[in-house]
Amino acid sequence: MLAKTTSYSLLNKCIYHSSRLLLTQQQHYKYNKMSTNPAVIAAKKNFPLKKVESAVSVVSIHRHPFKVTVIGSGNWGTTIAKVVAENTVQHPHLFKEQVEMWVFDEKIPKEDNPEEFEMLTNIINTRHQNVKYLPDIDLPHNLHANPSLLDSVKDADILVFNIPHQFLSRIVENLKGHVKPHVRAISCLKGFEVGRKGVQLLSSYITDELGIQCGALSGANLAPEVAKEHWSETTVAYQLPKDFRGEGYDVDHRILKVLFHRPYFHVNVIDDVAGISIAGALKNVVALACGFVEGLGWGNNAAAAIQRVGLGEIIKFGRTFFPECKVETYYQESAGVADLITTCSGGRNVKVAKHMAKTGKDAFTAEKELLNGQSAQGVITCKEVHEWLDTCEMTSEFPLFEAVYQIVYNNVPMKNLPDMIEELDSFVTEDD
Ligand SMILES: NC(=O)c1ccc[n+]([C@@H]2O[C@H](COP(=O)([O-])OP(=O)(O)OC[C@H]3O[C@@H](n4cnc5c(N)ncnc54)[C@H](O)[C@@H]3O)[C@@H](O)[C@H]2O)c1
Ligand SMILES: O=P(O)(O)OC[C@H](O)CO
Repeated sequence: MLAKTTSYSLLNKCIYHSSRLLLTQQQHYKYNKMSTNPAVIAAKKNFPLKKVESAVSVVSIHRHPFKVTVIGSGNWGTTIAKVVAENTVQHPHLFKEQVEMWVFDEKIPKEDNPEEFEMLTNIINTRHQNVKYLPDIDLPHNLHANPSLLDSVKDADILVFNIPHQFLSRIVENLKGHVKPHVRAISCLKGFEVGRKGVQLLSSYITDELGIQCGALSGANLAPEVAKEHWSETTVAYQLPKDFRGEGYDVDHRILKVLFHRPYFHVNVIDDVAGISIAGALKNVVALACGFVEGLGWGNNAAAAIQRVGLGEIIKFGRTFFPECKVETYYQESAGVADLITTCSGGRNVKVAKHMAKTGKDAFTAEKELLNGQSAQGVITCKEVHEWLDTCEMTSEFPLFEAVYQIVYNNVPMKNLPDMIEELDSFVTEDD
């Protein structure tokens, strides 16, 4: 068959330069034979057909179901893999049914004999439950747990990143050179990358390091509630890449909606990747502060005050360092204020901070004691934010973020929080 083995430089130019000039196998065949279309005649003249050895083959742009891989299998990783696997079964014309889920594999003590162990991947693939990170939730049988990162991504068209963000750089490093060139990605992580390029969105980091287009998914989504199929909303943000290959051939907003939307998980797809990522990362820092005041027994008014100040700093951080983000995202989208509210009500960051307040233990001990291997991302994010603001000499402009950092890393007493974030009126002086 023509398509399997042959490719042409003109066709490649078409793929790269025009999302509208996509040729099906049949059109391509006709093109080679003869065409009366003036655009094709002109194109033939400018780009004479020339056989090339290795290039994007016709097969690769032919409409085919997308293969999806979820990278990560924690509390949220497994929940999102469940959502995605339920949708791939229902939409076989769009997605390959089997979803790979990369698992950072570990030994789990057997219930009947804790001296013996079983691998987590084996348990997921046979009992269809992630007993460690998402217990008591049945997973679809088309979700395949894979302990090999490279094997899990080898055929993927869509990568869904979903790991605690402190592990991202190592995973991305391992993936280099092992993903298909036109793979598209969505990051469900909440956090930043602070490094030689300054403060970066995790989706931008993935794009820069792997050379692939990456959007984000973020919302008011406590994983255990979504896993139990209690109704919630989320926001997906994605921008079409320059080399977009056309509707039906590439990932776009419609494909992402079908991939993530469930009757119990309502998805809104927008463009504002920066807005939803900033809100998702920074609400974890605010949640720590909320946990401190709750743990001190100060009640709802204090928690509301923290959230008010926190929202202001989130928006200011976005406007200062990511001017492309839209203010309305913070109040119109699930990824904005709704996520702040849910996290501060029942998230892991607030639990860890309350435990710190009640027991006097440090954040890392509290995390270990409460979360059974899960991560409270605010503990790392507040440090990253501090480092970045310090570099910019702007810590005093974000007093709540800075206070959280000082409490977590420098043992500043939590009861000082109100003083640390107080905005003194201009007519109140030190002497008063
Ligand atoms: N859990 C939630 O309710 C929730 C909801 C929305 C977004 N998020 C975000 O999603 C991201 C992933 O969170 P999660 O809840 O799935 O993870 P988690 O907190 O459950 O973390 C546990 C996962 O980390 C893995 N892990 C441990 N050590 C590792 C290592 N060295 N290398 C790679 N992986 C390792 C474990 O195998 C496990 O899969 C986070 O950024 C989080 O903020 C979480
Ligand atoms: O449990 P947390 O604090 O990590 O928050 C989970 C989600 O981000 C809430 O949307």
